[in-house]
Amino acid sequence: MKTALTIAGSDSSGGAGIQADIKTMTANGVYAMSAITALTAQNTTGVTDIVEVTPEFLGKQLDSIFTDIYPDAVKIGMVSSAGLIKTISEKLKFYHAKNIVVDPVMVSTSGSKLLQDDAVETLKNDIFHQAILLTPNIPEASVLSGISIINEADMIKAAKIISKEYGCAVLCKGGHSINDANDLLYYNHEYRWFIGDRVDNKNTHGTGCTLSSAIASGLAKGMDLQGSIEFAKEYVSGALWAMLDLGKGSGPLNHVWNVYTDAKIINK
Ligand SMILES: Nc1ncnc2c1ncn2[C@@H]1O[C@H](COP(=O)(O)OP(=O)(O)OP(=O)(O)O)[C@@H](O)[C@H]1O
Ligand SMILES: Cc1ncc(COP(=O)(O)O)c(N)n1
Repeated sequence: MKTALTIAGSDSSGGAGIQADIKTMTANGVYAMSAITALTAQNTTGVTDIVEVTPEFLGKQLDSIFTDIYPDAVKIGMVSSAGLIKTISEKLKFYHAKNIVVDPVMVSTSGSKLLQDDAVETLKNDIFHQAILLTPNIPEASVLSGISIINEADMIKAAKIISKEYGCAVLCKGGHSINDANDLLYYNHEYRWFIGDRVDNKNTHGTGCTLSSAIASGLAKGMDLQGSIEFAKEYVSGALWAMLDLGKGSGPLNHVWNVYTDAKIINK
């Protein structure tokens, strides 16, 4: 069985973060492991508190994982402070981690800040150059590129700036667009659109976490980058089409839509 590791924050409501990642990897046949950066007290309406682990404890989790069950791919999600980012950077280098997908989580759908301002530079300098792929959403791509993004041409421009700066592929996700859900991949002076029909579903908590961990699952199974993105996009679309409706706010996706027949409530 292929293996994948998520380094991210815990979402007590189970829709995003570590929980979304483990569900996604498991539903796609990959053995999932986790190194938890922080606990969030969170539900579909918002985040009420965050408790970080210490960099030392995060380092011990990573040592335990890499010295025993080596991950075929690594997904990095919420890492809120510079000390934790530095620990991840050192450990990933030390263990020669491969297939690293970074979702530069900055703000939750519900509006809470999940990355401290002074940690953005550390994330850029210490992590991005180790990644095979960065998956910013439109607001994150705007912060990372320094340009405002209002149309598809801007998405290409921003992804190109980020890709050139950090020498890795960049997938600018279009979930924050209004009319469609088209994601833009830029790498090696080339770009490609991954076209997605917009699903009319208000429950989109954890779409970004789910997409990046599905991409990591694809890479772990030996798919190439573009094949992994195609597969991940189909998986997220299916999980939105399944129309799970839980909680009072923006609810979670149905991560097992592709596994259980009785979970396939597809309204397509
Ligand atoms: N309503 C939708 N219909 C279809 N696809 C969607 C929809 N919303 C988001 N997506 C897709 O989900 C993936 C995540 O995109 P999005 O831009 O929402 O990321 P994000 O903002 O990081 O997510 P998160 O809500 O977890 O923070 C992308 O592939 C995007 O195209
Ligand atoms: C622990 C954790 N990680 C990531 C997100 C982002 O997901 P979303 O933007 O859907 O709230 C989150 N809310 N919580």
